[in-house]
Amino acid sequence: MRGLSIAFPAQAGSAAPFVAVEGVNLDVADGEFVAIVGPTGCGKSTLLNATAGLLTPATGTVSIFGDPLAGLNRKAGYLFQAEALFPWKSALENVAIGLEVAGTKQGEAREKARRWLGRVGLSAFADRYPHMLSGGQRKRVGLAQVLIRDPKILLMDEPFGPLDAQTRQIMGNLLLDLWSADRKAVLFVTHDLEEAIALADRVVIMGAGPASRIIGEWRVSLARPRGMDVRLEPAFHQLHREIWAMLKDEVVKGYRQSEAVG
Ligand SMILES: Nc1ncnc2c1ncn2[C@@H]1O[C@H](COP(=O)(O)OP(=O)(O)OP(=O)(O)O)[C@@H](O)[C@H]1O
Repeated sequence: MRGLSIAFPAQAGSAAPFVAVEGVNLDVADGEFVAIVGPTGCGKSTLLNATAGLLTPATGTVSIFGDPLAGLNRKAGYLFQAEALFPWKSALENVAIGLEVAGTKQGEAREKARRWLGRVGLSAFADRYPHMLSGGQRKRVGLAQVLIRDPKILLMDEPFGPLDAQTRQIMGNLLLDLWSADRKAVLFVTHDLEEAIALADRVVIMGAGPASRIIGEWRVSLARPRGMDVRLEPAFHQLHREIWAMLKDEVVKGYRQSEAVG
């Protein structure tokens, strides 16, 4: 992203467009895992949506492997907080559907989907419908549904947000296992600084909006593979303290902003 600004049309009571993010520069290397953290409403999802090609920049550019992005980003797979499973399809059918729509024969797509369900630990649940799975299991199906298409870039927006704290950690570790087997560039949006440090190579902090920008970034040099106990390491706590010293003021500003508008 180079000089990226995103504005939304003026709302009632305001003459000017609302500038959500302004002048954002961010490079993500091939195979790098970058987490974006910032206060509520600062524009994290907006940045991700611009990278997905769902929003057009007011100024600046998004380039994907060197080519300016025009239209939808077809190299990216997107995992949202909200679930995108079809309720009337089984876990297996949900994982296979993306390939089938793209033209893969049903038998081959389902064979691949079976392998992916195995990789996310759900071999025994292939025939279950989403309502017969736990929240964590549905997230696993969602991960397999995105990864089976082998996107070069993964865009993740609070993907484990609705899960309980322990399941979030387990899902984070599953994601790291899958990612380390086949490194993709990851942009992972979260408001949870611990989650960001535990997962990422680099943590990028956004300031409170409007016209939010990147105000800091830290390289996470904790060794990989990282297990659940990485959060207990002194180096983890040291980094958390450093980043939080900057983030906490922005979090307070962010809440004030959201109250002022709401
Ligand atoms: N379609 C839209 N029209 C107008 N304003 C919008 C639109 N989408 C987002 N915004 C505003 O842009 C700002 C950034 O929103 P965004 O959802 O990107 O923030 P966020 O950092 O992802 O927030 P959260 O952590 O609460 O999910 C907010 O002030 C939001 O109200």
